[in-house]
Amino acid sequence: MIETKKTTETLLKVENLKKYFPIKKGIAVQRYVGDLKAVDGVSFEIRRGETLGLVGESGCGKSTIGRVILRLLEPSKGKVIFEGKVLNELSHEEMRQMRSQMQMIFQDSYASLNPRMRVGDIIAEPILIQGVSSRAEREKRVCKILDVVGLSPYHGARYPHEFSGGQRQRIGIARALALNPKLIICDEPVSALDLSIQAQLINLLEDLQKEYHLTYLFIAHDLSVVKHISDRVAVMYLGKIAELANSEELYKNPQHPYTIALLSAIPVPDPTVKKDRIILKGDVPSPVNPPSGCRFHTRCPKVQSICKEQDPNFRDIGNDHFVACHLV
Ligand SMILES: Nc1ncnc2c1ncn2[C@@H]1O[C@H](COP(=O)(O)OP(=O)(O)OP(=O)(O)O)[C@@H](O)[C@H]1O
Repeated sequence: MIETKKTTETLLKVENLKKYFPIKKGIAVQRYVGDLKAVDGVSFEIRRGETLGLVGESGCGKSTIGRVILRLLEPSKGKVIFEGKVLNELSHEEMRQMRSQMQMIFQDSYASLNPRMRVGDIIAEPILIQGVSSRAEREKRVCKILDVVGLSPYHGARYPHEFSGGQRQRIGIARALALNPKLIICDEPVSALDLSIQAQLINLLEDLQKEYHLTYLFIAHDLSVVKHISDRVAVMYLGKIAELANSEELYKNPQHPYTIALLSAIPVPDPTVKKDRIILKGDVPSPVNPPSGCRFHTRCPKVQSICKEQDPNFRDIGNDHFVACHLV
């Protein structure tokens, strides 16, 4: 097995990305009444060979970022740059070729696997689209990929409903791997699984990363899931990134009150260690009318008057650590 070199070279860059969904009302005639600001000015980079964890509560815009990166959705503003190419400027054909280098694994792999196709054909489909016309060659590649993800060649003849949740995720990973991608967007790939199966899949993703020089954007709800796998972690709140840092730095030295609250919710295995959980007041506000100033101010335990008025800059506080908070 070849060790992946985590480099400082940028593979993917997202610049001031915004994705607004127009809201329309009316039965006969639909009228535009405003925008749902799902992603509202997000910038980050993913370095070749690393795993960037993207964490935040449900609805904060994580999956939308993943879909905009793959151009399954067009951004309202901003750029996605992959290996120096601005994806939003590529033609349909150029984007089709580029897509083989960027794949996605979903939380609900069952919904993304065609129930009427055999697993071998599901994995062979992208290989065929890529232009491998020899059936024997495709079968050889399918067997190899099944083996790589911990399944057996005979699994190729079965249908998705014959597999457990964890095995279906392996099929989803196999299909993503079929095109030799450089970047895989893992959209909550383990959230629906038991803890022991989660650990197995995370270990598999790590092994595959080393073997195939993969780069991951790993999306998850909570910080405990991404802790083990991520080199760096970005914490999102209501369409924006609140904090981004190396994993170790973020877990040991969190700066944003939102990150601190999320970390306080992670249970500690040692019963002698007392940890006070910070319960955030209220619900996440609507992304249709986000709060003025810092979006987190309505729930922040440390709120000051400036927080209600000014949107904090996302700034570098040193040591590759970025925070959007007036109080840091
Ligand atoms: N196609 C769409 N049309 C309208 N609104 C959308 C669409 N897709 C997502 N949204 C809205 O955008 C916001 C962000 O959704 P998104 O799925 O990106 O969040 P998320 O952080 O991935 O949440 P979850 O963890 O629950 O998947 C939500 O308010 C969601 O309802």
